[in-house]
Amino acid sequence: MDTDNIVAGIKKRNPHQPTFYQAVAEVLDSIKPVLDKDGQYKEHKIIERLVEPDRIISFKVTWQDDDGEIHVNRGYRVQMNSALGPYKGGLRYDPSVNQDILKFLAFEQTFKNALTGIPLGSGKGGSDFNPKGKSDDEIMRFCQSFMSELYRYIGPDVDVPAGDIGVGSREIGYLFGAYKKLKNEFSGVLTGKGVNWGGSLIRTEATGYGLIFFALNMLAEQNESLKGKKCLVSGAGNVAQYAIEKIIQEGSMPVTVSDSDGFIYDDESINEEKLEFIKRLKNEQRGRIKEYADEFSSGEYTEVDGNSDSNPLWDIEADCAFPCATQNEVQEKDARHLVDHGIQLIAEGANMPLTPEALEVIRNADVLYAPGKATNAGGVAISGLEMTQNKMGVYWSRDRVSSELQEIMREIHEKCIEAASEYDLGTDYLAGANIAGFKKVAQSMIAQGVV
Ligand SMILES: NC(=O)C1=CN([C@@H]2O[C@H](COP(=O)(O)OP(=O)(O)OC[C@H]3O[C@@H](n4cnc5c(N)ncnc54)[C@H](OP(=O)(O)O)[C@@H]3O)[C@@H](O)[C@H]2O)C=CC1
Ligand SMILES: O=C(O)CCC(=O)C(=O)O
Repeated sequence: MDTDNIVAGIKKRNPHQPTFYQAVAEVLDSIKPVLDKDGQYKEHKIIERLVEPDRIISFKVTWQDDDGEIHVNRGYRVQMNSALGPYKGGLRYDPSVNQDILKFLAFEQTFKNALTGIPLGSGKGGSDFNPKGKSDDEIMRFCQSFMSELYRYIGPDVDVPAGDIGVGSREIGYLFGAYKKLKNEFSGVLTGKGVNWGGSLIRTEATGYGLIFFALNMLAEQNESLKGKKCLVSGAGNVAQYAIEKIIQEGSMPVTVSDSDGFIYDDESINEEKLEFIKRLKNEQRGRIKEYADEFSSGEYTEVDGNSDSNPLWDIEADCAFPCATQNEVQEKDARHLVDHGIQLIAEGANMPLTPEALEVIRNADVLYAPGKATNAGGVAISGLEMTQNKMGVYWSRDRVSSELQEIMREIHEKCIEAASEYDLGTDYLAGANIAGFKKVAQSMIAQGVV
């Protein structure tokens, strides 16, 4: 199958969406052997159908700040694919949000959700609203206005949003309250809810913990463990915090943490006490990561220029790297630094954190690498279990959800290995994840006819 022609067609039809093309090109490259071997996917126009969202909802969000000034933002929901279940995926609040970013994220979510083994379709949404520096009241008013439009298009059997960058438990609370009031309905319409009002235990921890469970499986495959290894982590939000927590629990050394202004290098390692400080700083005080260096003399702060072609965080010698901030945060130069320093494993907490050039450097080197759609799937998987608990009207114990998460991550790891080995690709986790996810969704689409 001529994938170059397909990408050219996508570009023509969707101008100015480079991040979306990047995500599509990466998947098409991986699944080429599947498309070449089995003509049914071409016959059923599966690629053309997969890259076209079922629908994109775009709406005005008007809100008032604490001084009474009126602001207008744009809200979106990309309902990508419903072959496997209701649309499912997070909401992002960040000034960079646009259709390009949300389509890339929703496209990735299609394959990720398929890998979880839970009946979940794919979607993503959000707004170009900047939550930084806003008061709780401003966040609440924004969330209420956002939901006053979104509520028409979502529902527990239709589309179940959750959090992502800039949308955490506070925002999910305000969004849920607004939906409940508008619909007069208490339902599992969102996940990541508080554990007293329909939330699942372990959902907060799930993405970061799941990432490290996946990495443990990768290392076990090589008869290795994480114990004593020096680990680079980027980000200081939900995914980074719980990746760091699990790394500490595994007896390993997380030595970095970052935000969009810069990073901390703590060569004595981040420990439980320091992590509690990070959680308070980021989740309650909503401060900047440089404050870590004022609190702990072992932490050295480096400011980072977001427009530079490299980030010195990735120029620190370590055994493992877990990028947990955002897309394209690891560039070609960074990848070369990691390889030159002998990095052994890179597992993605963020969605698509490597640029295509960085990915090529890593794939040509002797590095164990796995993509976010496999490694960060623990979050949406536990969201799926939150939906199940809501349907059943029950709460499962911490132990139960925790062991389900470990088992789901083990199974995703196995699916990647099995799919890669079916096409003689060894332990190519990128190919394995894309192939396994693709086949499941594509076969379901074929079974459901031309819809
Ligand atoms: N939450 C979840 O369950 C899941 C999240 N993910 C992915 O993980 C990543 C992190 O999400 P999450 O932890 O939830 O988000 P949070 O908003 O909790 O944290 C994001 C972190 O990344 C930093 N960051 C954001 N944008 C940039 C940037 N342009 N450059 C450098 N740093 C940046 C933020 O710093 P600052 O505060 O300065 O902006 C913050 O430290 C995203 O890619 C998300 O899509 C994937 C699966 C599930
Ligand atoms: O929990 C969810 O529904 C979504 C999580 C998410 O946004 C992601 O996996 O990228």
